[in-house]
Amino acid sequence: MTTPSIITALTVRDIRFPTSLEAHGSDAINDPDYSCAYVILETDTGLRGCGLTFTIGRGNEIVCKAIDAYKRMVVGTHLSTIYGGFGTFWHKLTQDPQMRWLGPEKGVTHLAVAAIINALWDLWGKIENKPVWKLLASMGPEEIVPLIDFQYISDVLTPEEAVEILKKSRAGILEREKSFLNSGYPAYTTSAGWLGYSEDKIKRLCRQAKDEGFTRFKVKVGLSKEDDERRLALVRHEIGDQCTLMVDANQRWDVQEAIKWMKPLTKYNLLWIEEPTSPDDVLGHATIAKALAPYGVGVATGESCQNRVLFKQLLQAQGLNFCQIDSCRLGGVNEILAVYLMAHKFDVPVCPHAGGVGLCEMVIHLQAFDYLGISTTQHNRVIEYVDHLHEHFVNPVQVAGGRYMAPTAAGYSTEMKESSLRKYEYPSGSEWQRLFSEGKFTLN
Ligand SMILES: C[C@H](O)[C@@H](O)[C@@H](O)[C@H](O)C(=O)O
Ligand SMILES: [Mg+2]
Repeated sequence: MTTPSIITALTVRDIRFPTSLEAHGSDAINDPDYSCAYVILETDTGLRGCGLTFTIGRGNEIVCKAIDAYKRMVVGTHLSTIYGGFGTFWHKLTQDPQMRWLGPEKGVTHLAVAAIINALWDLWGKIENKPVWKLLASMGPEEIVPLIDFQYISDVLTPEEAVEILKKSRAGILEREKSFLNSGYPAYTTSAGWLGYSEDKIKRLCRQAKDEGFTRFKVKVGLSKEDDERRLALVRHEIGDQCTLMVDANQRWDVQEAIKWMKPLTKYNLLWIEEPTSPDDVLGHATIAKALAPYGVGVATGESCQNRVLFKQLLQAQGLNFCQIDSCRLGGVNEILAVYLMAHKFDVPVCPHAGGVGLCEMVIHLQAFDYLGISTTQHNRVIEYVDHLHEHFVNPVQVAGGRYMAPTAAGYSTEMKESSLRKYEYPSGSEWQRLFSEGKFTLN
């Protein structure tokens, strides 16, 4: 196979799934239709890179438009320019003088960058014929560090320090790879605990997940104190005292309200409270973390943390005990590597956010590299798992016995089936047309 040399086209498609019909993914503030802006990069040899960014419905078209606005910076670019200095290319994309005004490095434009960068990683993996985790693991520290833009974080992490961390962490990498290939990586499930599910359904799903081998569970909270008490008592009863339980408020509370709300719930032996308040409130998170520490409850956040700068501050201010990188909220693999390295320096475990569309597919690559080449441990770490929409991917994530298995196909596992794209493209896809005609949905 000849190696591609240039990006010849970028196509973006608005893909949405009607998950709100059954309250999948519902929480104290969201009632989502899981969606993604899906990017296809074409090259001169026909090899394609596919990537996406996750949104939850209306608004997906805005991200698609933003991706279109970056097209001119990607199409016609030589792959040697991109992969020969990926950190520089990433910087160019995120610092484009006219687009930058809309961020910088946050919100819609950063989600758009993530989709493009994710597609570029998928393409790179395919060119090298390796899954992305293996591609990363096969790079030396001197190759990894130039992938990262250190602007705004050099007060906490310099390129030299990053090289040192990566060098140290190479010891034993082959044994860890063997263990990852044999036994994968621990997962927790959120599938049983969506806020819109009935108690009977929650019970049934808890039992089912336990039978499948899950020992860690996450439940949504934050809408009503009485409901939270009832649901947590029920879930604790179903899963028993030995299983790990986390809760997620999806930014529902003010700072003092979060502390007050959480105190009575701590009797259910909770590992963490996730997103207790605004994702931007670094000091608020620190206040909550300090107040709940005596109860053994940590603070987790990150799925809405817009960039490496916010993670830097959360780490500096001890605002989080569990760092939840998101493969699409941050600007793709390059920026995520910076966060993994900072978290390692501050000794905070990374437990990636997943679920949505394709997030599970991606984060196993990232967390595998953390295990192989950065933190070198799975201790106190776990990846979120949600049992939805995997059937739309060409290489869906494999989870068995409550553990993620190592992806083996080349790329970033982000390629979706053409048949699924045709059904769920919004609004023209056949599935959407059916839902409109049956009156189950109205066109947004
Ligand atoms: C709207 C989404 O389903 C969120 O509820 C989800 O990402 C959640 O916060 C999670 O941690 O999985
Ligand atoms: Mg969450």
